[in-house]
Amino acid sequence: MQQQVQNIEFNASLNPLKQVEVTTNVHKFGGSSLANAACILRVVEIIKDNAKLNDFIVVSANGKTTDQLFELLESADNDQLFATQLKQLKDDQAALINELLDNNQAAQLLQQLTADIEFINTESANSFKQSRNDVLAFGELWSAKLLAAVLSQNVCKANAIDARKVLILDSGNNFQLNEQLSKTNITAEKLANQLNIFTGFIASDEQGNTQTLGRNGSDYSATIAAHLLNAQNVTLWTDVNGVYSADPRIVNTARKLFRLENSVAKELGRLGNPVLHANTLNPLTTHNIHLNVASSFAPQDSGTEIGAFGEIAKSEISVTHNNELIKIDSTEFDVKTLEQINTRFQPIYQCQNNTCIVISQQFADLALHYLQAQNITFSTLKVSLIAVVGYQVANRGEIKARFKRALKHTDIAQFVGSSNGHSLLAFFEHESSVELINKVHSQVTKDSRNIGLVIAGLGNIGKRFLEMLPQQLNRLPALENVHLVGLATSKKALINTDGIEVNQALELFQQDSLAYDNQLLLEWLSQHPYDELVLVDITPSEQFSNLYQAFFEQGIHVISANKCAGSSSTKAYNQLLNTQQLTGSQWLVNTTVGAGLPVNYAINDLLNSGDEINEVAGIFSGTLSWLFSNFDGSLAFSQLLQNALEQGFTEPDPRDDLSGLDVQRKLLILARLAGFELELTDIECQNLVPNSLIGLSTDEFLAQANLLDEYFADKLHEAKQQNGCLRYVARFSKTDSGYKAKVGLEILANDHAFANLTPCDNIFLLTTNWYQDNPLIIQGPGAGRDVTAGGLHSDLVNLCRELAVKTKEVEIKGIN
Ligand SMILES: NC(=O)C1=CN([C@@H]2O[C@H](COP(=O)(O)OP(=O)(O)OC[C@H]3O[C@@H](n4cnc5c(N)ncnc54)[C@H](OP(=O)(O)O)[C@@H]3O)[C@@H](O)[C@H]2O)C=CC1
Ligand SMILES: N[C@@H](CC=O)C(=O)O
Repeated sequence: MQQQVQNIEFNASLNPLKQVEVTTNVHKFGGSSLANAACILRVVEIIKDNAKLNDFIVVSANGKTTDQLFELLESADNDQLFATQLKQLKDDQAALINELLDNNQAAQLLQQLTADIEFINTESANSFKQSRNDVLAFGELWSAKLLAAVLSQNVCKANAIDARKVLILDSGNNFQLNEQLSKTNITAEKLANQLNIFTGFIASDEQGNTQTLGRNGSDYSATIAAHLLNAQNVTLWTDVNGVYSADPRIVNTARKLFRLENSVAKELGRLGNPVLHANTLNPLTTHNIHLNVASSFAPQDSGTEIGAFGEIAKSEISVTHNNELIKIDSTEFDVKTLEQINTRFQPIYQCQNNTCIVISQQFADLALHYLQAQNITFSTLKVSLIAVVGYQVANRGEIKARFKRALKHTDIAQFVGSSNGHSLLAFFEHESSVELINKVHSQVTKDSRNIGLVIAGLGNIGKRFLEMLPQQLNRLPALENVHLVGLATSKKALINTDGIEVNQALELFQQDSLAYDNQLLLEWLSQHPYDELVLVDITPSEQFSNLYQAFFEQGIHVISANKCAGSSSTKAYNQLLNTQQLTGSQWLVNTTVGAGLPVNYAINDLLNSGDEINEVAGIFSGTLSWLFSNFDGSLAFSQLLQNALEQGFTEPDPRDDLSGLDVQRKLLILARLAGFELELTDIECQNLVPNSLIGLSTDEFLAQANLLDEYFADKLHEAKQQNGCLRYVARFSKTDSGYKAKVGLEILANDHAFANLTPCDNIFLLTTNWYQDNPLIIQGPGAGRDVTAGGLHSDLVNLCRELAVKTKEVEIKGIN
C-alpha cells in the first residue's frame, strides 16, 4: 500500500520550498535515515522544513542495501545463496518503491530495478571481475531515484543526479578529485528551481569506470559537492544528534558539543571519531562553509555546528578513543615512502625520528602490501589510543597535567602531542578500558557545561549587576563556564555567540547593539549553542515577562528581579510553573521580594522542613520604608521621594511604590511561595497616589510630585497626634475560610517592631507552626543597587551550582 506524506501543503504561499535563494545548501542523509518507508517520509518532512529549491540532497543507499550488495559480491560462486540474496534485494527495493509511490511512478522505477537486477545476475557469471564498483553503485542510485520520485510526487520537482557523471577522480594522481572538470559537470547536471538529489559514495575516473569514495564516502560526497557549488551550509542528517565530548555509548556523562572549531573537528575525524570522518572536512577548508551534524530522528534538536568560531567553542575539550590501530616499526622508512604512506593511509601518528607510524587497521592490508612491494623490513603491533582533543590542547598545560593524572598507574606505551597541536595522544599495547576512557573524560572535561548568560535590562540595577560580573566570574569556580553572550534593553540587543568581553560589555553594547524585536530574540534563543542558557530579567517590563513561557518551553533558565511574572494571573503563573517543571527550566526569584534578603529561601526551607506558613507581615518596600522613616516634616515628602529615586530604591516609576502595587506584588509572590493560590486583586491595596497624578508620564508625575505634600503632611500630623508613626504595612494571614490579605498605610505605635527600622530596611515576620509564639524575623536593606545586584548574583551562583550536577540522559539511536 502506498504510504502518505503527512501535512504536505500544496498552497504555494505556505510551501517553504517556494522561497528560492541564490545560495545553495547541501543536506546529506545516511543509510539509516533512509532505512524504510517511514524513515524516507520523515526525511521528506525534514527536507520540507529545512531545504529550499536549488539545494542539493546527497543520499546514501537505503538501510543495509550496501551490505546486501557486498554479500552478493561475496556469494557469486554459490548459485543458490546468490539467487536467494538477489531475490531478497529485489524484493526489498520493490517494497520500498510500492510503499512510497503511486502506480505510474512506481512502474518506471520497478522497470529500471528489474534491468539492474538482471545486470547483477549476468555479471555474477564472471564473478564481477570488472563490475564490483558498478554493482556497489546501485545502492545510492536506487536511493536517489526513489527519493527524487517521492519528492516530485509530493513536494516539488526533484532531479536525481548520478554522481559518476560529476565527480571525476584522477587515476594518475592517487584518485584525487579533478576539481575543474567536476565543477563543470556539476553545473551542467544540476537543474534550476528544483531539488537535486545526488548519489553519495560514488564517482568515476577519466575512463568512466565507477570508483567508490571509501568508508562513509557519502559524507565526503556531500562536502565535495558543497565545495564545487560554493554552498553555504552542509548538514549531515544522521542517526546521532551531534558530536559528543566522548562516545556517549561508553561515557554516560558525555556532553553534546554544540560548536566545534574546524581544525578540532578535522582532528577528531583524523583520529577515528565515529561521526566525523577523516576526509569529510577536507573539501571545506578553502571556503567558509558551515558543516552541521543533526539527527534525522530528532530534527528539532540542535546538533553540532562545525566552523570558524571564537574562544568559547575553542575551549571545548573532548576525548576520543580508537582500539583498531596498528603500529608499524621500521628503520628503513625513507622520505618518499613516508610521503606515500601519508597520502594513502592517513597515519594517525608518525614518530619524530621516522621509525614508526600508527595507522587505522582498515588500511593495514593495503599498507603492508605496499611496504612489502617496496622491500621494506618492518614489524607490526596492535595498539589502541585515547586522545584528548581540543584547540591547541597540546599547549594547554593544565589539560595535559589532568590527562597525565588520569593515566597514572596505567601501562601507557607512549604519550605525545600531535604535530598540529590539537590533540594529546596516549597509546597502549592493549585495548583501552571503558573505565579508563571515563576517567580521562571526567578528569579533562570536569564534566563541565558551557552556560550562556543573557542580561535583559541595563538600568539602575542591571548596570550594577554587570559591573559586579567580571569579579564574580574570576572568583568563583561555579561560574567557570559562564559566558556573557547577550545584553538587551527595551529597543536594542547585542548577541554574540562567541561571548561578550565582560570588562567592556557596556561599551560593546553602545557600539554594536542592534534594534531587535521579541521574535528575533526568541529565534536566536531557540538556537543557542550552549548546554544551558540563563536569562536574567532586570527589566520592569510586563511585556518582557510575557516571554517567560517561551523561555521555559525552550529549557531556558530565568532569574527575575522583575516581579511581573511572579504576580501575574493564577492561570498564567501556574502555566509557567508547569512548563518549567516539564522542561527542567529553573526560575529563581529571590530579589523580587526584599532585594537580597533571603526571605524566599527561608519560606522554601520552612516548607521543605514540613512547616506551614500561617502569617506573613511586614514592611516590604525599601522606598516606603525609607520615606516614612525619614519623613518628620522637616523636608517636603516630594523632596524625599526625589532623593529615594536618586538612590535607586524606587521602581523606575515611583508611583508603583506609592500606589502600593509593588508591595501588593511582593505579598502575592510570598503568599504563592507559601503555597496559597490567590490573585493580585485578592489583596486589598491602599493607593497613595492621588487621581490627579495617575494618568501622567513618569516625568510629568515627578514634575508635579509636590501635589503629594499636603496629603502626607496631614497624615504625619494625624500619626503624631496618636503618638505613633506612619508605615506602609503588608499583612497576609491564613483564616478558617481561606486567607486575608491587605497592604496599606498604618499608624503604628512608636515602639512597634515595624516602627524602628533603619531607613530602607524591610522586615518580614513569618508566623509558622514551628515559629508561632515567637515569629521568625528577617530584616535588612530591602532595596538598592548593591543589595539587589548582589541578590541576583547569589541566584546565579546557586543556579550554576545546580546545573553543574544536573545529568542529562543522552538518547542514542546508534552510530552509523
Ligand atoms: N531598585 C531596587 O532596589 C529593586 C529593583 N527590582 C526590580 O529591578 C527591575 C529593574 O529596575 P531598575 O534597574 O531600577 O529599572 P530601570 O528603569 O533603571 O532600568 C530598566 C531597564 O530595563 C530595560 N527594559 C525596559 N523594558 C524592556 C523590555 N521590554 N525589554 C528589554 N529591556 C527592557 C530598560 O531599557 P531602556 O533603557 O531601553 O528603557 C532599562 O535598561 C525592576 O523590575 C524592579 O522592580 C527588584 C528588586 C529591588
Ligand atoms: N522599589 C522597590 C525596589 C525593590 O523591590 C522597593 O522600594 O522596595
